[in-house]
Amino acid sequence: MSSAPKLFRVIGGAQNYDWGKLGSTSAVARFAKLNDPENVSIDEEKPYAELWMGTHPSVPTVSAQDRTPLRDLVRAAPEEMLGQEIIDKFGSKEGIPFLFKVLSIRKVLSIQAHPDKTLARQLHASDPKHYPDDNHKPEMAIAITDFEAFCGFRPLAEIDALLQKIPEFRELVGDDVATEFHSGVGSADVAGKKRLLQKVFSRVMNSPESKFEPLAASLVERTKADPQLFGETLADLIQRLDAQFPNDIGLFCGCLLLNHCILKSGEAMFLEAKDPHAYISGDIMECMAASDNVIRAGFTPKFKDVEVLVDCLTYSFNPVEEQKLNPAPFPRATGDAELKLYDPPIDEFSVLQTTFTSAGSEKFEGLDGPSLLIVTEGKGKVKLQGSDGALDASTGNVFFVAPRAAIELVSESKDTFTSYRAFCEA
Ligand SMILES: NNC(=O)[C@@H](O)[C@H](O)[C@H](O)COP(=O)(O)O
Ligand SMILES: [Zn+2]
Repeated sequence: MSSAPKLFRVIGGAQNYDWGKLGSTSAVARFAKLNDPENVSIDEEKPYAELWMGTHPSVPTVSAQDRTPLRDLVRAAPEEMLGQEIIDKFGSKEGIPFLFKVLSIRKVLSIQAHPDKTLARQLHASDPKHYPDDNHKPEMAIAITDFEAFCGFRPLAEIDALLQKIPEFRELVGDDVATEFHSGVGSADVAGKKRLLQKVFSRVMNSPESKFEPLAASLVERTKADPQLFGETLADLIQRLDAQFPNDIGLFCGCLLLNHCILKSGEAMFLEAKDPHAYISGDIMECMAASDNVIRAGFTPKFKDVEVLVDCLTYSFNPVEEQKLNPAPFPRATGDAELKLYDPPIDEFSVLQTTFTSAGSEKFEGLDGPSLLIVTEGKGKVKLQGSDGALDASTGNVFFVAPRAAIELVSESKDTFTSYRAFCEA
């Protein structure tokens, strides 16, 4: 006899990091208010950066009915809430393997990477204050609005060209390393090229403020005096981020070393553990393995762990286009909606976008694991197939769906009704 409900509304928790959009300009604030109107009031001066949905203890998601933490509901009925296959595969009887978020970004996030499982265990054991769990944190971003980010190292020929033509960059890296990098860029030895890239990155990241701050100021002036040297987009990006973090090391390790990736709404990118990145602007859905381990090194007032970051990165280098993740069809549903499955090459999560452009319905087969669904646009209903009780499903509403629960989404919008559903299957 199942004690746990198979479909119910939940309330996520917000993180007010400084880089979030302010007040109701933030999708995080709007969704949080719409989903919990009696308890959420929006402070228009306050940044609302992230809306967390999951069972990570740092920000509990609770049931809308009586505000019981979702983690407690899972712990009380793990097989109904997770499914035995998920319990066997991930080894937990209280945690959903993924963490699902909405991010609404006003200022650039930190230049960061996330550890793999081995490094996460070491960091959590040695520094639990800065590394709150022992899990890896591969992640995927799906653009809700147009979105820009730094994502992975630029192709080496691009970095070499910038080293050759931008004096401040060459001075920060040093003639010796810049020359060695230039002579090695064309080699077929990938491991050797990664070592050269690490040398360049290490010189940048280990330079003292007394050295990089004046060089950063001179770099910004050069983008104004000679924008063609950088190209319009890069010159503008450096000036824009300098206005947010004046003379920051991120102007070198982000703007000059990392790919500047622009995603149109609906496009996505996947970040392996130990890939350097930083989100710059826009609203996104983000899904990740259930972790909050962030190794930071630039564009942030938070704790920076430069030595760990320089030491742990994979130093892979790919063109921007290779960083994007293309959606696939989702065959396990029938109805009137457009379905896009974002399915990265890791076990913890996939995300399904369901979009109606008018009234209609979509029936989904049950999934072999837990899922969390959020409505980001429009108005509709969600119900268990074959049941009478339909729940309001409008912008901001979030739902937990138990394994094998076959649901139906009904659009009541005469135009767009969009939802994102993060799920994990064994
Ligand atoms: N790439 N995105 C993420 O990893 C998010 O899930 C993290 O929560 C944010 O990066 C945290 O950024 P700050 O540490 O505040 O700079
Ligand atoms: Zn990240």
